[in-house]
Amino acid sequence: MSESDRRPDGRAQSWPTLGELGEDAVLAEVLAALGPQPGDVPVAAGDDAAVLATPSGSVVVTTDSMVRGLDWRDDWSTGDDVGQKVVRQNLADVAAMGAVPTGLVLALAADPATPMAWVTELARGVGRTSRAAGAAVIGGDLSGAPAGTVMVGVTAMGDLQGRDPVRRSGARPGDVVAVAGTLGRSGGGLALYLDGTDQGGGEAADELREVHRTALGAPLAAGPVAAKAGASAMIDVSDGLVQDLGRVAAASAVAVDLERAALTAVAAGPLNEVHGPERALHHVLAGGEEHALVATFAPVAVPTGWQVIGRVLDGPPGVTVDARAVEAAGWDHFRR
Ligand SMILES: Nc1ncnc2c1ncn2[C@@H]1O[C@H](COP(=O)(O)OP(=O)(O)OP(=O)(O)O)[C@@H](O)[C@H]1O
Ligand SMILES: Cc1ncc(C[n+]2csc(CCOP(=O)(O)O)c2C)c(N)n1
Ligand SMILES: [Mg+2]
Repeated sequence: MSESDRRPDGRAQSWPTLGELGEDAVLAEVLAALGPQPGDVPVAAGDDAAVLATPSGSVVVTTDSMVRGLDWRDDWSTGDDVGQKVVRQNLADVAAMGAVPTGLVLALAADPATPMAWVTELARGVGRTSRAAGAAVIGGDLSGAPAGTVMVGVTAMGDLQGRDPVRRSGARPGDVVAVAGTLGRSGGGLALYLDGTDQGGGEAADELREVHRTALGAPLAAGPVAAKAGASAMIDVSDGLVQDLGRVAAASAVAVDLERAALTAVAAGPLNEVHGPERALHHVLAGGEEHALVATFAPVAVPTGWQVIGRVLDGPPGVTVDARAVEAAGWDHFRR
């Protein structure tokens, strides 16, 4: 990079911007960066709306958006990181119903001063991550936004392959609670960023920060596996294990008791290494954005790849650890 490519503050030059290119050129660049799309798509991006096949006759639909400054920071995350994360957080909701992802649409509202390079990276992250999951990006929307604002919204679709959906309301006393994927790593990574530990701390810290930036490791294939095994209820962990399991408990009118020893085993590895056992357990219980899957099963039906962490009991809806109340407030977008 030559000196003329640098701004006075020393950061890489950020042109051309979306405003300099104009909407049609931005769209052409986004479509190129998304890359080839998998799956059965009768009408792909480019017309007024897309047409997506519905292999088993019903469509699972979910939407989730990310806002700059609240869901990511440009000094922590690249456009590619945001693209990966917004896809995984949407496909985790599809997986949490027991469905396989089929397609998604991508909405971007951005300040015209946003560098095209950031949006190209975003589209690359979206295209690569959804392609790896077998979902086609079939369309989207481009919009301007006030100075400083960037919002990325995804709506994802999935197919149940003829199975019943796995609801939050199906947990029954006598079931066990099991998790697929890791817990607490995203929260542990966010804690490092918030402490100003943006770099360093070795491989374990790098791993936590990467999980936070990208939701790498969201166990998308485990959703259909759980559904096939007869899971009675399922949710993805977006706001925190205790908070999200509380939603299952409320919807199912049951109590959930988690085993501290099992949660300690879940906290093993980089999370424990970086934060120590006590903070690690806190991140397992309260950390959001991991997009692990948590499901309830008859004790004999827990499939491979799922770790038992507790049980479902008859009782007032709520979540306890070793039969004790826990202080593990998760994320709330509006209450701070
Ligand atoms: N603005 C809204 N209008 C209608 N329904 C909504 C709205 N916001 C959320 N919902 C519905 O409320 C339910 C819970 O949504 P919520 O976003 O808390 O959980 P989620 O879909 O699992 O997402 P995440 O995994 O990101 O937490 C979902 O069924 C969702 O579709
Ligand atoms: C800059 C910055 N500050 C804080 C956070 C933490 N955060 C944002 S949304 C969320 C919960 C899931 O949301 P949703 O339910 O919408 O998927 C969490 C834990 C972040 N990612 N970036
Ligand atoms: Mg969810």
